[in-house]
Amino acid sequence: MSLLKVVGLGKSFGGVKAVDGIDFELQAGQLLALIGPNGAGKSTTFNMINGQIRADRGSVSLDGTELVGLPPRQIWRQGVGRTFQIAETFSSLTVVENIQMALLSHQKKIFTFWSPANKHGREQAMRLLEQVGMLEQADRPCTALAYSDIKRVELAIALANEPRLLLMDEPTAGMAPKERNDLMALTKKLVLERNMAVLFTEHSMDVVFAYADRMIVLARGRLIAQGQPDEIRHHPKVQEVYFGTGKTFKLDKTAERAHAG
Ligand SMILES: Nc1ncnc2c1ncn2[C@@H]1O[C@H](COP(=O)(O)OP(=O)(O)OP(=O)(O)O)[C@@H](O)[C@H]1O
Repeated sequence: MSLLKVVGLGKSFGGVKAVDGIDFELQAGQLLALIGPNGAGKSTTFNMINGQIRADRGSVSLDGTELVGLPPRQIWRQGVGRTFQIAETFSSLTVVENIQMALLSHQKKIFTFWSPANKHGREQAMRLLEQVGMLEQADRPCTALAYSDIKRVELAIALANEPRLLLMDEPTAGMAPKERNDLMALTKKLVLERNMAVLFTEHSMDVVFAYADRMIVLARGRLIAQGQPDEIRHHPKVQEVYFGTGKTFKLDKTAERAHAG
């Protein structure tokens, strides 16, 4: 059975059908890329899956549990995580303190009286940092980190909730090609190790073609194609929507090599 099953999902804003009855599934252990031009309905889809926006119609089920109608917090408790940028308020904390906060939240502990000196969950937090390659920077403030390292911390924060499904909005935006590949290779490794699933949006086609197991393509709220990257790359409807006729997707050789290696 698929981990995530989306059937007939739709949402309109006024007269605009932002998402117009889409169907797709995602298996555990896989990365599914959601692509489409601006305004295609990607954010609305994400927001319906994690409950920030209530769907007008259709169903989203996670391992058989219906999510439509549940409040975001409950959907999160069901194991649907999302990577968010580290909030300003937490950027002065150290790397490991940020993870400790996330673990407290997952364990439903109240952190009103939590202080940075608190040792709660430090060992568990360190294990998560090891998994994302940030152990050596555990005691640095987040403000002192390189951008690509912040992305790793954000990933560890999302993992603290032990998600079965992780939603990632443009995980590699603003990163150099090598860093992009490192982050996606890490994500892929974690997906396999934890048998979780990732649904991600991404503007970099290099990343998508190199790391997605499957892809779905939206245009004006409709799902116009789905399949493996090779099928999508040559799909006439997709090429037309993206580039008009006559152009094709080009694969960045660095990404291809990184993936192959
Ligand atoms: N809160 C809203 N109120 C009104 N219209 C909205 C709202 N949110 C989205 N829309 C409209 O729904 C459509 C889909 O928007 P959405 O943000 O989901 O697309 P997207 O694929 O994420 O775009 P982008 O790549 O630009 O972020 C667009 O036409 C958008 O203008």
